[in-house]
Amino acid sequence: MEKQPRILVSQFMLKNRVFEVTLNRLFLTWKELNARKKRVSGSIHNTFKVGFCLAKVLHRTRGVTSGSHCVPVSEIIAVQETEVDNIQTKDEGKWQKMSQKTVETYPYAFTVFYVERARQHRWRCGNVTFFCSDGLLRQQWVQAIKEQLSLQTCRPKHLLVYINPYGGKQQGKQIYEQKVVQLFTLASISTDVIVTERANHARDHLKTEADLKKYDGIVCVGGDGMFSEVIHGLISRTQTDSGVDQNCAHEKLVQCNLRVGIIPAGSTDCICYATIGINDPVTSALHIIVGDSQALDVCSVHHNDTFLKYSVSLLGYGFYGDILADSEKKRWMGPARYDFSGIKTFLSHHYYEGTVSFQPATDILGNPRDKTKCRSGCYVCQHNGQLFSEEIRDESVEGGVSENEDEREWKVVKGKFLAINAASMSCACPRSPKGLSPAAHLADGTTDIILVRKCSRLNFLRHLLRHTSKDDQFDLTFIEVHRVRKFKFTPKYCESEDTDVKDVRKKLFSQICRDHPACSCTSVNSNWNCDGEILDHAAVEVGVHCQLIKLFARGIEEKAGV
Ligand SMILES: CCCCCCCCCCCCC/C=C/[C@@H](O)[C@H](COP(=O)(O)O)NC(=O)CCCCC
Ligand SMILES: Nc1ncnc2c1ncn2[C@@H]1O[C@H](COP(=O)(O)OP(=O)(O)O)[C@@H](O)[C@H]1O
Ligand SMILES: [Ca+2]
Repeated sequence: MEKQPRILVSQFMLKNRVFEVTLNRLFLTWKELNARKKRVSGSIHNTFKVGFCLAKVLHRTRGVTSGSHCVPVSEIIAVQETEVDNIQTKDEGKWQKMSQKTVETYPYAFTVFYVERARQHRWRCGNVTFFCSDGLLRQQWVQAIKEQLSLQTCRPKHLLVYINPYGGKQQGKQIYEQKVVQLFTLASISTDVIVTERANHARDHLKTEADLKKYDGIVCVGGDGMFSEVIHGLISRTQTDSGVDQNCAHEKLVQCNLRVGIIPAGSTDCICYATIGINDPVTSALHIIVGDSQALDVCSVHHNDTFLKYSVSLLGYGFYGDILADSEKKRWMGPARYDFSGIKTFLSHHYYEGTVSFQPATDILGNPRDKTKCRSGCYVCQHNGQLFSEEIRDESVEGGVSENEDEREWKVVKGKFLAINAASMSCACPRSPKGLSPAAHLADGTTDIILVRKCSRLNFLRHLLRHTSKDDQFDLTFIEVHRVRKFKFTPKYCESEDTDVKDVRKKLFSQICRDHPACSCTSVNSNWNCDGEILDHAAVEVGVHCQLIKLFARGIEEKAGV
């Protein structure tokens, strides 16, 4: 028989004062009662009212003081019975021991752990302990809250965790052990943990070995490079299991069911920052625990019908490719390597010649110059995602690429570029909280191509500085930005079959010196920076796969909290 839904209303002691505590399917609330009503009792109501915010109602009720709290059940982390002896409670910032009399009168207690919002999108694990005189009442409450938690079916119970011990400041293991383990234990999440022993360990394990049916999600502790490894393993595994050939650039990829969580411990942490609003391990762990889900677009990158890589954040040629290539030699510097190589690359001021062709995404909501930012529950992502899946359905009826797609106009831009960036999300990070493309969307099926044409150092600096201020970094004559679903890049100095970038360098050395007489230039082509990994080819074909993967995140929340 189905359990009767109900509201639980009881009075409990909290910080030596009496509170009325209410639990329904949506909220746990507690409000301080005034002196007249101080009598601790309990009652269970068999009625159930859905969808109203108790916090608002409580403020209008007689006998309520300002001390009123409301926590959504979806943000309760755990409930535990608490030993009353020696317990200390925090009141107005001071720790207070319960008086002996109170302990004797109210010997039963339970503690509820829940998500508390702090500054700048940070989440913390808050807790509240309620005291009462009746052991049965406590038991009823603990059971009722546990029952409500068991109804939160989106929450993971068993996770596969990969830790990169060498990412960022090499703190991955410590961060996981000191900040995450106790939260997962509190939330009754069990884990299988693998500390990686080499680059691509996690990718290969996911691709071929891991028994994915055992898990409700994957967690990676590291930076964007580590996340990239994990999604490569997961996407490849999903395609192999479904018989999809990743080498075919036009093949529709199969969506991955397992969500991935990122505990930030890297150098840039852009994916974490742009999907949660902060790179903070505790905040990320809490988003995993409450079972958040955020779909993410993935770009596939091909060279001559051979699959190279996937990208979810930045695909950058020129400036960001050169920074990455230089910084790889300075890994020992930790995250500071990017600042060092950034300055060096800026001063070298290389430009690269080539042709960018793209199909502008014209039938969608939003454009890269609008002021709409992608936020939790984004309407643009929902709308465009829907549009995309309808188009895919049409294609399957026709049995191939839809006519619409073929008919779409290709635009061609030829020139000398300091940078060619494709941002599939804002790429917000601590260095640039608004990111490379502030209006880009996490899950709209598009990427924003930013073309920075050859310009003076001063103008390029103006463009870069605007990433850190309110000024529009695209409002400059040498910048173009386009929202696209597909694009191609062909370097002027073409790579022939089986030739990699290094060979091209050698072959064209004389050309290089003519083009850059004043510098110690060594390369005619740049490298693509693909989420922090260097690609082997300069000529690429890129397509966006709408909402291919899911993260344990919810997008950046509109209000940053207190
Ligand atoms: C004079 C002030 C200039 C400020 C300009 C700041 C613009 C910064 C935008 C950075 C976008 C970063 C996009 C994400 C890239 C990562 O995938 C990649 C690898 O990260 P990780 O694995 O954590 O190491 N990071 C980079 O490529 C570093 C870019 C550094 C830019 C200075
Ligand atoms: N055990 C390991 N030893 C060396 N490299 C590793 C190991 N595990 C993962 N990696 C690689 O380290 C690179 C950087 O990792 P990441 O966690 O993104 O740190 P960072 O943000 O500092 O670049 C990734 O490309 C990943 O493949
Ligand atoms: Ca996107």
